[in-house]
Amino acid sequence: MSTQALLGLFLLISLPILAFIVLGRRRRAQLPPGPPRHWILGNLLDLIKTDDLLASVDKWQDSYGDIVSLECFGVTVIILNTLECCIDLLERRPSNYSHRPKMPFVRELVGLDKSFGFMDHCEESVRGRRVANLAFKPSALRQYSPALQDNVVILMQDLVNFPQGFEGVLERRNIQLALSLIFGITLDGTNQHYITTTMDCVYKIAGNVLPGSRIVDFLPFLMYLPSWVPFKREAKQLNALVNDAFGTPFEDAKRRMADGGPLSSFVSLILSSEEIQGDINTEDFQEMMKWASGTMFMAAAESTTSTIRIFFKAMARFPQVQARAQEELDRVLGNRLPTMNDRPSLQYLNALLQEVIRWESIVPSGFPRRTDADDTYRGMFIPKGAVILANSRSISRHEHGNGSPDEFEPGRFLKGGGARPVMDYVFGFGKRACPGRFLAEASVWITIVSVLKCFNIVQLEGSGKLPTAHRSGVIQGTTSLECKVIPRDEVHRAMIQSKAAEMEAAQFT
Ligand code: HEM
Repeated sequence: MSTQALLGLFLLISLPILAFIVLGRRRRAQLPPGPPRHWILGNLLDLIKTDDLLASVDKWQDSYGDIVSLECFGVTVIILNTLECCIDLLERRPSNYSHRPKMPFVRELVGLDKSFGFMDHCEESVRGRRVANLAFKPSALRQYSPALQDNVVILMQDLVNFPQGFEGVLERRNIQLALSLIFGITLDGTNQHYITTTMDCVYKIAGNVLPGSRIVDFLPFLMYLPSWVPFKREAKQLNALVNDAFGTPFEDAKRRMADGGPLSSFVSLILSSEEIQGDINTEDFQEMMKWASGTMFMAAAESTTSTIRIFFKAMARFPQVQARAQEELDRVLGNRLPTMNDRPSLQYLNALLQEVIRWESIVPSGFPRRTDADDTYRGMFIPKGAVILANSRSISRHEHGNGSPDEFEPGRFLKGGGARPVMDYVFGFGKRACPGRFLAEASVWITIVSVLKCFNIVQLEGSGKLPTAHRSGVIQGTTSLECKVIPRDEVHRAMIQSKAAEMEAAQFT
């Protein structure tokens, strides 16, 4: 081979490699700053420490600022730490920032790409959101008020009767509420399995959504490994659980409707809605409804329970806040239980709800998004396919923390302030913002005002000195509450009993 041919061959091979290295370096130099990357693993080791992720995210924000980037096997993860960045990108550039990450583990192997919460922004996900909004927009919520109020009376009756097991009581009542609002199903001796299946499913899904939870999310070709590989076996089991947890209650709801059951649930409302034209009985529509109702149910069951648990924890630690809230309740309500109509008259309680939502965010890093095309923002490069996390925890600490973010202080919301209300960012942004927001607000509100009216929440002796255990994953929460719940006095205990008796009598008239 001549020298010229050899030189030609050398250039042919080396130029693309050189271009790849140079462009890769330049691209990396233009990415938002972030922690140092290992030359092969990138930030894999940072990302898989999901238990410490919150602490790490705080450190990265201090060191690198409003936007932080990490990389792993060619996938870029961008963390947006301020409200301004989230609004600029997630709301003002919706066509590029409204997709969900590819997440091959949960979307393809487990099969959650049938759930509109996991789909990209497309006709099918918009269809799911449309039915959800139809049933849970603010003007539709009034119809659920009686169910929300009745549910909290039974919760309080259970708290009086089973004070020791109050954490289990909370979980059970919230699942019951979600089951009845979404499917019109009441828990009885025959269907207790809904409780275990639902929570098992929610926790397993939540633990597999953040980047770093599964290597296959960075290296999608691993999906094609044989079925005996452990993560594929796990995905198969989770797929069976998901099909059961999303599908069974929908079939149950339809059976109950056919038998003349109550017609006030999400499923019955949509299946009998005049606004949904024509195709209700098609297989395609039924399949869409099965997944849409399952999605709303799963999201509702865990999120409200976690939020109410935060409320209990805060009340036990901050008895002065509890006393002030009870003073307002007694002054405004006298000797009666609250109803949804009392919302406008209970200013301090409304502030307390906002503080519960701000103090400990249950979705601290948002639900991940994905970019659809290369983009630039503040001179930095955001590549196509980047996974985007909205650091809602940091935003609520900085926007409304007023220098004391760890204090539970509802009074901060009586003064106003913050670029936008806390409720307008904790539930996400733009086209993918939470469709259950108004239901969540109403349900948590009636629970906290009713419980505070009738009970004292008291910290167990010797507790509260150590940081409480946390569940990691996309939905986070305190795993042990270390408090007890005691009726305030005989008058309040009697109020609960007489309301419960009234409800029972109404069932038979
Ligand atoms: C305090 C309780 C709740 C909080 C803090 C919360 C928060 C969130 C957040 C941050 C997102 C991601 C939004 C985004 O990508 O920008 C979300 C999505 C979602 N939430 Fe909630 N949520 C709560 C309760 C609920 C309830 C009660 C339901 C159902 C009744 C629900 C249903 C959903 C669904 C279906 C999505 C996915 C929406 C989509 O992908 O288009 N959530 N929620």
